[in-house]
Amino acid sequence: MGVYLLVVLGATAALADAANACSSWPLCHQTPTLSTPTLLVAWVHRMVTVVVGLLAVGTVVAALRRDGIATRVKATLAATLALYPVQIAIGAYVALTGASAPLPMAHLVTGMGIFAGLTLALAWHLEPERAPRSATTTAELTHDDEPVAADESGASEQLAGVGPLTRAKYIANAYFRLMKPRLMWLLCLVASAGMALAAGPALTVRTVVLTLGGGVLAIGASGTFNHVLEREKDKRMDRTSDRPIATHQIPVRNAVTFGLALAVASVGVFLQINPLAAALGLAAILFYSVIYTLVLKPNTVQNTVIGGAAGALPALIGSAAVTGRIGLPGLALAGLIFVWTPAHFYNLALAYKDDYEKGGFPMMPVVRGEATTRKHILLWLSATLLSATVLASLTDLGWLFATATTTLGAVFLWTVIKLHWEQTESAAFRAFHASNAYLGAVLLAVVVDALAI
Ligand code: HEM
Ligand SMILES: CC(C)=CCC/C(C)=C/CC/C(C)=C/COP(=O)(O)OP(=O)(O)O
Repeated sequence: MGVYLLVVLGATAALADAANACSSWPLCHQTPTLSTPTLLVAWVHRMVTVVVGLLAVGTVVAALRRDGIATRVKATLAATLALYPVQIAIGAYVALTGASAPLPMAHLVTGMGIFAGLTLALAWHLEPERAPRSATTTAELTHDDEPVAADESGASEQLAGVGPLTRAKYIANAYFRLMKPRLMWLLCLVASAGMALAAGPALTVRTVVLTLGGGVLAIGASGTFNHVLEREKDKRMDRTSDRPIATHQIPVRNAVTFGLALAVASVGVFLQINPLAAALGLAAILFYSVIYTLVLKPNTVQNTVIGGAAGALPALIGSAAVTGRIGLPGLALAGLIFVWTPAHFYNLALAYKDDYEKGGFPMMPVVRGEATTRKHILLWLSATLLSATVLASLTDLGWLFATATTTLGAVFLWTVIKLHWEQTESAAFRAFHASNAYLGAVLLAVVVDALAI
């Protein structure tokens, strides 16, 4: 995380053109103060370089001297450490000569390479960790916090003898659950970040309302079709066996009509913005409902990686809603969500491994095992953190974004390392919630940074 902080500080320094503010080396020509923020960023970047460099040397020396460390881990650490003086030399050259591209880009890429090397070595080192370090309790399988549903008899039996108002509320709640409301806040935040990056302070209330309204309807349609298409498998899994269609609370025909109505309404709302937003919204509904739910999820272990495109689409919708085209910031944001998705979902796949096996889904832990899944979570997390710096570098995001991605990134990384040590369901749930906290904080920082700073 020290190296990651350096990469983020470096990206911030580059965006703030700190090289001009501190063109002497190794120290700056004047002492930085809070009233010289650019000079301060350059100065802090250099001080952190020294501290992190010492930590990196200590880490590699400890690894090379310790028994039981795999050769590939030692080799990767040594090669990564060898890059460190090269990185310092490039940085010094840029600072002293004010060199323009491609050297600053080489400096950013080398920094990312050092981070990637360290996290790869970490993933390989943690992978063989067989016995859990602490026998913490295996967690509860937290079901959806949704009301206990009716049994096979469906709504009619359950509602026998209750008043019309209670009946209406019960059925309305069942339809609401079809829309997968618990996912909406983060998916809407993705679309909001896409809009904010594209428009900045010029963002209009109309665009926000129409985009989020259309998005909520699209997610509702997707969730409804997902419930319809998975109703038989939902019955076989503990986590989903209480869902409205699996328990016959809502007839399939009614759910299909509901989903179609939501889909039509969604496209109608998006068309009030522009055709591209409507096309992307329809594509998202079709991709998630058909490609992911019907084709990918039941058939391939890569269902989550490829399916991640579903969640990335709201970023493109937000960008397209503002500019009428898909811009580079929107694509970079979509890329961030894409690589974040496996680091998000694989934790649940671990926690619900037996459940998914019962459902017959080829999820990563079922097909490749838990250790491989944990390794993939760490590697996708590393890719997520690097994607966040790519996004910052392409969109001149500032200190708020830098703070969010480094602090919540550190928390997320720590929960994933604890998951390797503990190997329990509660550790998996903790990492899952950390994934949502990380993305939520980073997206909120993007919105605030783009609109208000
Ligand atoms: C292929 C992609 C994805 C898969 C397979 C996946 C899987 C899941 C599953 C199985 C749940 C638990 C749902 C439940 O038990 O009710 C869940 C919850 C959630 N997902 Fe994902 N997800 C994916 C992508 C996304 C994306 C792109 C986002 C948002 C950007 C997202 C945000 C959430 C949120 C906010 C929750 C609810 C967390 C909570 O209950 O506190 N997911 N996800
Ligand atoms: C704008 C728009 C329509 C975007 C679509 C994006 C979208 C709905 C992403 C959610 C992805 C998700 C939660 C998949 C879980 O489905 P699952 O079937 O694996 O989860 P389950 O097992 O809980 O049903």
